[in-house]
Amino acid sequence: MATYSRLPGSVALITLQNPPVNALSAAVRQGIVDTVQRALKDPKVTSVVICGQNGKFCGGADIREFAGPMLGPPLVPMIHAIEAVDKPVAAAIEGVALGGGLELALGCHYRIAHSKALLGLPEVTLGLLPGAGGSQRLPRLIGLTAALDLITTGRQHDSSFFSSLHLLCVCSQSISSVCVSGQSLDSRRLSTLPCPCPPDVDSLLDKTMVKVRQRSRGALAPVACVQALMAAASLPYTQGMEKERDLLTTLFNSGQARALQYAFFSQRVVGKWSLPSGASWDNSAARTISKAAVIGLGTMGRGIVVALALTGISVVAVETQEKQLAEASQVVPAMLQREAGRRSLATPPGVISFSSNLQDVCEVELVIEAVFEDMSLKLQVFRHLTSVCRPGTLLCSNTSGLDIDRLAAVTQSPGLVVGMHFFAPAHVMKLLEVVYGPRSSPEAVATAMQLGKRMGKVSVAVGNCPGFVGNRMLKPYLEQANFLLEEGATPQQVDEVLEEFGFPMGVFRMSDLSGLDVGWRIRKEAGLTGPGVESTRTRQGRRYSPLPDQVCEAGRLGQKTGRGWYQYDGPGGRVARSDHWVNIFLEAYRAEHGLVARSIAPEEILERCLYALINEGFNILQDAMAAGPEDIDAIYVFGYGWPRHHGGPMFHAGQVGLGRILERLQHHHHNHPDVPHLKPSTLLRRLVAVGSPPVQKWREFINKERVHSQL
Ligand SMILES: C[C@H](O)[C@H](C)C(=O)SCCNC(=O)CCNC(=O)[C@H](O)C(C)(C)COP(=O)([O-])OP(=O)([O-])OC[C@H]1O[C@@H](n2cnc3c(N)ncnc32)[C@H](O)[C@@H]1OP(=O)([O-])[O-]
Repeated sequence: MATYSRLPGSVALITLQNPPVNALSAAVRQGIVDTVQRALKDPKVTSVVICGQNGKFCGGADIREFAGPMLGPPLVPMIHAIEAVDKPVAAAIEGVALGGGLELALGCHYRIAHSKALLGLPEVTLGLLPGAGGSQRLPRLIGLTAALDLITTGRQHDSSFFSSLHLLCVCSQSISSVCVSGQSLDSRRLSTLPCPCPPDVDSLLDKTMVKVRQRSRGALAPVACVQALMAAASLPYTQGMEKERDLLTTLFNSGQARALQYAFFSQRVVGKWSLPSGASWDNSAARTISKAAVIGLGTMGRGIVVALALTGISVVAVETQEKQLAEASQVVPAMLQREAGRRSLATPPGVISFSSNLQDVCEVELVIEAVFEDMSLKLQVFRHLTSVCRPGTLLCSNTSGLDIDRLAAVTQSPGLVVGMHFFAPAHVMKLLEVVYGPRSSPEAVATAMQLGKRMGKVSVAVGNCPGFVGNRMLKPYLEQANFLLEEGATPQQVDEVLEEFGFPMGVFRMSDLSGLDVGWRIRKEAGLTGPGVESTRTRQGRRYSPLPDQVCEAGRLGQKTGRGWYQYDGPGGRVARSDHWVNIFLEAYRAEHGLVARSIAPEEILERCLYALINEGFNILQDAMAAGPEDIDAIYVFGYGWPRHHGGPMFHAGQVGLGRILERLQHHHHNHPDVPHLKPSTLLRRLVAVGSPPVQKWREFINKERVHSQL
């Protein structure tokens, strides 16, 4: 809704009220229409100020209304009416003015903003474009070039940035009253202004379109944003608005917009975590950490130290190898300074102290172990930590898939042990898997989840199973890719199909980047390969491809050695080029095992990789290792490069159709009966049997099934 009040003098104040972000719901829009009318009719009112309740102007259109019919007064005519009034209207912006909120402000004649306000047109991140005149008014105010960057990226900036573009005036104290000058309003009505364009406008638009298409990897909205701005540059305002409306209508009904809006909400759903034990975000007290330690200063440990310090936490960084310690004590401060410079930090970074002595962690409140991925070494560290640290200290491991419960078992307080699985680079990647074992206390989980959020991460609570959630699903995905090579595909073919789908990197390029020895070590630890293991294509009762093992045995570990599935310009090279050696190697391998290469269609490549991954996601939900599909989807969007405009693996399964997924898995499992990962999950079957409910209903269905199965 919107309230109406009078400020001293002849100023009417309209306050948007729709907590928490004053989104422009139907009730708010109706409130604006009514209160603007009231101000116009009041002869004592000579100017109007619009502000938002609770120090937030407006977070945009109410995304929750997108799923249903549009009720209440539409935004476009409402903003036009405000712009047309003959009394000056000012937007007084605090907190945020985003999307439709900024478009509302652009319809006002004046804009004044608090210095810390955040503004932008992020619609493109929701699969849309500024659909309330923003694509036509913004370029008329700040020029086409600046508008192109802001609208195609959805980037948000503080008010000083927009002040430099003459979009608003900035004030530092709270905006309690705003007075506006008595100048003519004609020049303040943005829709009546021409759109300032550079002399080479056509070339600018063409280059932007090429860049946007390359960067967006199949996303529709960025392209539509450029098209809307092309209209602003070349058409009168009214026709430009028609173009904006048509483009928005197309986007609104696209699966990509639904996927992106689902991703927006699922990122927030995961913060409302719950465990099978009944512990949850709203009944578990988190401890605020001010002093932490990181054990092990390899690549991951260094990133974790920086991520912690950026929150203002002081960190004891411990490394027993002198050379590694010396290198880290040089590199980490520089990483911190660079990262702190990139962000406008709310608090100064925490102090980092370096040490080779584990005794120096005796005063900290939380320790994150980040030593080499070897269980015996980790157990040794945890045994040492539990004897050195104060009682009540949380002991966390950055392991990417080893058994958290085994680590907890060697400590005096197993309830204070959780996994904090970061993703490289740890100070940049947004995903954090917080792994709870059956003995992990609600406080330990709550503290780790909150610490992740303080580090700017998307924390997802996951159960303690091999590979947790992300890497457990990655296993069948990688396995299918290797089987496809055995059957006739090349690494390039598989990667091209996955990159066409929208992944930034196909599976083989990604393996070369992360290092082929990472998976090799895990397979050795699992007894699947290594000295003394028979080199057959069936191991532990299932089909197994020794291809990646043999590539490693040839010394080809990926970018780090300059050779892997591709070749690079030397060790550390980044540009992947196909390598004739791989083709010869595959041909020899197939000949050795009597395999006849066949041409494999892109559809089969995509289905076998994605559906095997999705199927494991259903098994994870069935095993209660993730609380809902949103948790899995957030993990894959924020940690594994799943294209956000496809929502996440589980959302995508719903879009493809669960019946279709089931049928294709049955087909591929029939053709490959020795691949258990292709056997359709029982949960998938059950969901299809009850009519394939939408992904938003799966959590409720799973919980009901679990209750019934326990009765
Ligand atoms: C016509 C026009 O052209 C087009 C078509 C549009 O306008 S499309 C819409 C364009 N606007 C956006 O893209 C802005 C999206 N929101 C944000 O970026 C952030 O929310 C925030 C504003 C910077 C605040 O961040 P926060 O960290 O302080 O809190 P939060 O946890 O994120 O959010 C707190 C709670 O508010 C909910 N929420 C936030 N923005 C919302 C919105 N626009 N509509 C509905 N709910 C919203 C959110 O789901 C969460 O709910 P719950 O979990 O508590 O139940």
